Amino acid sequence: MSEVAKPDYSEAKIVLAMVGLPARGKSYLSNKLMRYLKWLEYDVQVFNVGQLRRSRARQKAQQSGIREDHGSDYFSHNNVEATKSRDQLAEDSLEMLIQWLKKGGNVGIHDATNSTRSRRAKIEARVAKEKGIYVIFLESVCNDPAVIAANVALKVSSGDPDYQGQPREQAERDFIRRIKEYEAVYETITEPHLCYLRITNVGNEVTVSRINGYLQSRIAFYLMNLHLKPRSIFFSRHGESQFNVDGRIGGDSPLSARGLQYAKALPDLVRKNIGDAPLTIWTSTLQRTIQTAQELPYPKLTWKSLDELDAGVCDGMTYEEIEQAYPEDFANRDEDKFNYRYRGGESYRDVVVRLEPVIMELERQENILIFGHQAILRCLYAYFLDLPQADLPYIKIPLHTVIKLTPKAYGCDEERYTLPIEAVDTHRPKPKAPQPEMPVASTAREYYDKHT
Ligand SMILES: O=P(O)(O)OC[C@H]1O[C@@](CO)(OP(=O)(O)O)[C@@H](O)[C@@H]1O
Repeated sequence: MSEVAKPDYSEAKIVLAMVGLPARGKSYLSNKLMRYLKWLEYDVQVFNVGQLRRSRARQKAQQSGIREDHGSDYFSHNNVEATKSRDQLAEDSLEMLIQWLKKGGNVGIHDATNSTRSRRAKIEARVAKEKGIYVIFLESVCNDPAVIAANVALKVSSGDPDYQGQPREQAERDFIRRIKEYEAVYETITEPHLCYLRITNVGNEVTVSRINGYLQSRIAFYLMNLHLKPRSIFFSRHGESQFNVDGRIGGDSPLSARGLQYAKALPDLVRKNIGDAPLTIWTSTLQRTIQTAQELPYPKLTWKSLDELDAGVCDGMTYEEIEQAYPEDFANRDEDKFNYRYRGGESYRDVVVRLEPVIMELERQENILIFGHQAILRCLYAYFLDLPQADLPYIKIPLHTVIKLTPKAYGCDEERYTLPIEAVDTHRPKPKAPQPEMPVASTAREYYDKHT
């Protein structure tokens, strides 16, 4: 089988240290960046200091019955004991991150406020002791009161253990006091020698300083393409194609009669969903997606990168014909569908690589509707839903169904609209691994014990 080697990222060892006041979207950026890099197969982990603080407080309460109060006073820099404890937490979290990198990780995200020059100097000094590990700082500045208020509301209403069981108003007041405690000592990044990015009001302004290295630059470029404007992302496969009806893969066949019906029914569904809001439509260069979009009165863009996974020598064949002609390949594909590359064609891994620029442009868009293909939409869907690579080639993307994703602070809300127009099911589930032979009981006694 033409094995597709996983890229060798072993040299990439980065500490990405967040900087920012509470409620400035640090965790939002940390998780979004982690999702993007994991989709590109980097080994990424977020080390959130707040979570470490809460888990230690939980352990202490379970062991000693003492429940620490992490109200706003705990975050006051005049509270010497609490400051010492918080510094220790940050140090321990960074230590775990560095050990994780040394065991093979690529990007460890140190999700903390790191709000003073002295705290950042400690991080720098610690990382400097490790050969081949680099630190970049990502400061998130937000001066939009509406965004801050939304983040505060999210914090106190998201079931955060810091405020569990507290009346909402009381929790909000406390969290706002906590922010003020940090504002009292906050120092924005001005250290001339630091490698850092500063994002001001995500999507509006990015400052980049001393960012070099391949992965650091990719991280910077990704962050420069983000925005927070509310928008919907719609995915739909083309309408049923003639090849779908015949059970053939690839090709460039036209829509079937039912596929054309689907195309005709779309304007009504889209208008009901998007109203008069602007919408951009993207298709592949294959006629089944272009035909599906033809009734929709919106600006359209055709992407070669959105063309279906290239099945190489198997293009135009049915799965049965492939199994006949290339039995070994057919078995190999089922064994490792993400890495299997068709002879003269592509693997899902290849498709993820060619879709990266599409993802980058997608992040910049507002309302968008993509008419894609089964393999293509699986890859895009996996990015937004942070799905593991092994599941990706088996995600269900049925025909005649519009999938609506609405990005939220942590992930996406999803709705699916299946139109009542029949279509074939092109989904091939992962074949069940042959069940291991049940061990035969070696003695009558064993059999008796097992079956009574
Ligand atoms: O990876 P698998 O499950 O074979 O799915 C990809 C196949 O899905 C198909 C349909 O069988 O995509 P689509 O019709 O959406 O263009 C084929 O063209 C493509 O080869």
